[in-house]
Amino acid sequence: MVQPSGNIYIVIAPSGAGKTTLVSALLAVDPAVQLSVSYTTRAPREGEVEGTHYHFVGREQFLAMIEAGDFLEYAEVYGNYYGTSAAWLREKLAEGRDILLEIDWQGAEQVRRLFDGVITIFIAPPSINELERRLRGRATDSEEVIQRRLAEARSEVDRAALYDYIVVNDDIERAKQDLISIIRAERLHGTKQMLRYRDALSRMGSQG
Ligand SMILES: Nc1nc2c(ncn2[C@@H]2O[C@H](COP(=O)(O)OP(=O)(O)O)[C@@H](O)[C@H]2O)c(=O)[nH]1
Ligand SMILES: Nc1ncnc2c1ncn2[C@@H]1O[C@H](COP(=O)(O)OP(=O)(O)O)[C@@H](O)[C@H]1O
Repeated sequence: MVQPSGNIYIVIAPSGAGKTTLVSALLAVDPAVQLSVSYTTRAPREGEVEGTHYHFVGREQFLAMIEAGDFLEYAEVYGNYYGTSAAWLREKLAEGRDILLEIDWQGAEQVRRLFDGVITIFIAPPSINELERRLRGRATDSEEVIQRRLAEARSEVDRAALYDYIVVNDDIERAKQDLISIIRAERLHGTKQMLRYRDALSRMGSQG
C-alpha cells in the first residue's frame, strides 16, 4: 500500500502584500490544507491569538528551542526570531497531509534544501506605493518599521523569479482564486498522482 503523500507549499510575501488575507481565504475553502503555526519572539498584535496566529515565546525560550533542535528552519526577520516546528511538520508529513508554511525567503531556502518538490508561491504587491498604503492602512507598525519593511520588500520583489508561482495581489478576489487554483492544480499534477495512486492505477491497467 502506497502511503498517500502530501505537498509542501510555501507562501512568501513582502510584509503587507496580503499573505494573511489570501491564506485565510484559501483555508476557508480548502480545509485539507494544514497551516503551520510558527514560533516567534515578536509581541502579539491586537487580535492575534496564541496558538492560532503564532506561538508567542520569549527570546530565551526561542534560543533554547534552537539548541534543542526543535526547528525545521528558523530566521531572524525585522529583529525578531521566527521558526517552524520540526515535530509538527514530521507528524503531518507522516499523515500524508498537504502542508502550508507562511515563512520568509530565508526559511524558504532552508526548507527547499531539506525536501524535494516543495512548491513556492510568491505574493507580490501591485506596486511599492500600494504596499505602503496597505501597511499604513493596517496601522500595526511604527513609521520606522514601515520604512524597514518597504526597503526589504524591494529586495524581495527582486527575488520573485526564484519561485514557482507569482500571485499579484491587486484585485483581492482574483488573487484568492489564483492561490486556490495553484493548490488544486498541484494536486492534479500527473507525476505526483502516479506516485500517490500507483497501486490503484496499476490495478485499473491490469483489468484493462
Ligand atoms: N523563516 C521564517 N519566517 C517566518 C516564520 N513565520 C513567519 N515568518 C515570516 O516573518 C515575516 C514577518 O511576519 P509577521 O511579523 O507576522 O508580519 P507580516 O509581515 O504581517 O506577516 C513574514 O515574512 C513571515 O512570512 C517562520 O516560522 N520562519
Ligand atoms: N488586494 C487587496 N487590495 C486592497 N487591500 C488589501 C488587498 N489584500 C490585502 N489588503 C489589505 O492590506 C493589508 C495587509 O494585508 P495582510 O493580509 O495583513 O498582509 P501580510 O500578511 O502579507 O502582511 C490588510 O489591511 C489587508 O486588509
